[in-house]
Amino acid sequence: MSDKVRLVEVGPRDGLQNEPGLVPFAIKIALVERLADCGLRHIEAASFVSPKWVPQMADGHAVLTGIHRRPNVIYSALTPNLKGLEAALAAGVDQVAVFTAASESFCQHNINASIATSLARFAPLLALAKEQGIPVRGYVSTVLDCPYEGAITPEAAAQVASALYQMGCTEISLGDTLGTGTPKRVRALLSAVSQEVPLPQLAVHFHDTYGQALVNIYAALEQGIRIIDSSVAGLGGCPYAPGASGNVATEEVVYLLQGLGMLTRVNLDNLVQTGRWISQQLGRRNGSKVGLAWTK
Ligand SMILES: CC(C)(COP(=O)([O-])OP(=O)([O-])OC[C@H]1O[C@@H](n2cnc3c(N)ncnc32)[C@H](O)[C@@H]1OP(=O)([O-])[O-])[C@@H](O)C(=O)NCCC(=O)NCCSC(=O)C[C@@](C)(O)CC(=O)[O-]
Repeated sequence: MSDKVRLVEVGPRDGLQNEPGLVPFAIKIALVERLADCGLRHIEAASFVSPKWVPQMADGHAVLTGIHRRPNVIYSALTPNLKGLEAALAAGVDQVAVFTAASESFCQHNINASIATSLARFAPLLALAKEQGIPVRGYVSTVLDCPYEGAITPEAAAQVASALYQMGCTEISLGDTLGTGTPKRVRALLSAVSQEVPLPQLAVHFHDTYGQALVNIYAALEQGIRIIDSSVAGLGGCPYAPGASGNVATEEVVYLLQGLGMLTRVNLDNLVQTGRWISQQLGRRNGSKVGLAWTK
């Protein structure tokens, strides 16, 4: 099994979608460019969702078309339906992500649809993406706990992950949306899901609400996971998961992985400066412990 880990930087999307105010697109573009300068090779840069639902992401076209694109970076976006994919394609996206949930109630609150309806909406999207040669990532939210239903079984999460994989998603990201998970439950989840989706196609997406994200990532690494989602400065939260804090900070994940010899090419010093810069731009406390402690 490979020792190398692939990071998916979700700060410009998952991070900024939850800011109370509208972040100017020039700042979003600068953030994406700075993250690419740090050596990050997959950046989720935008979302093509309804602006009535998430006004913070209404400028996806301006962001994606404004970036000075690097050939070795994947710029991706969230697309809940065919309309979203068409808009993302018009903006020149490299990859898209569909998103559903392991819990019916969260799915309803997040995308106004049942899990089955969400999957049905993805079918024409996946067909068009295939025709256009665009890979589609599938997110499963609330794989451990739901804010409305409580604990979710590993089997329920595995069933939704399996459906997305069978439909043609090239990679499935498992979202601990509330950040309540602990390693024992993460192991049980991954054991169940990896029976349905091959491990190299699985990513983990931890929020750090209870301070468990890094230890959960370590447990996932031990189980063979090699794709990790993270967000610079720990930006984020989810508008439909009350109380959820940001994603695990990319600085923390890079520090851990470099310590383990599993990631080399990201410049941590640049990343720390980028995390400090965006925290200052947003007028919020830096959510990265590494970002606060770094003195080099
Ligand atoms: C899915 C919908 C659109 C259904 O929303 P709906 O209201 O049921 O949709 P609709 O089809 O009835 O359309 C309503 C209006 O939205 C428009 N519309 C419809 N689709 C689009 C589109 N793609 N782009 C722009 N506009 C769109 C559509 O044209 C129409 O406009 P109107 O006629 O009223 O003027 C809505 O619920 C939505 O946009 N939800 C997005 C919620 C969201 O972005 N949540 C955060 C991302 S998920 C997340 O953060 C979790 C994750 C991935 O990080 C993992 C984890 O941590 O768990």
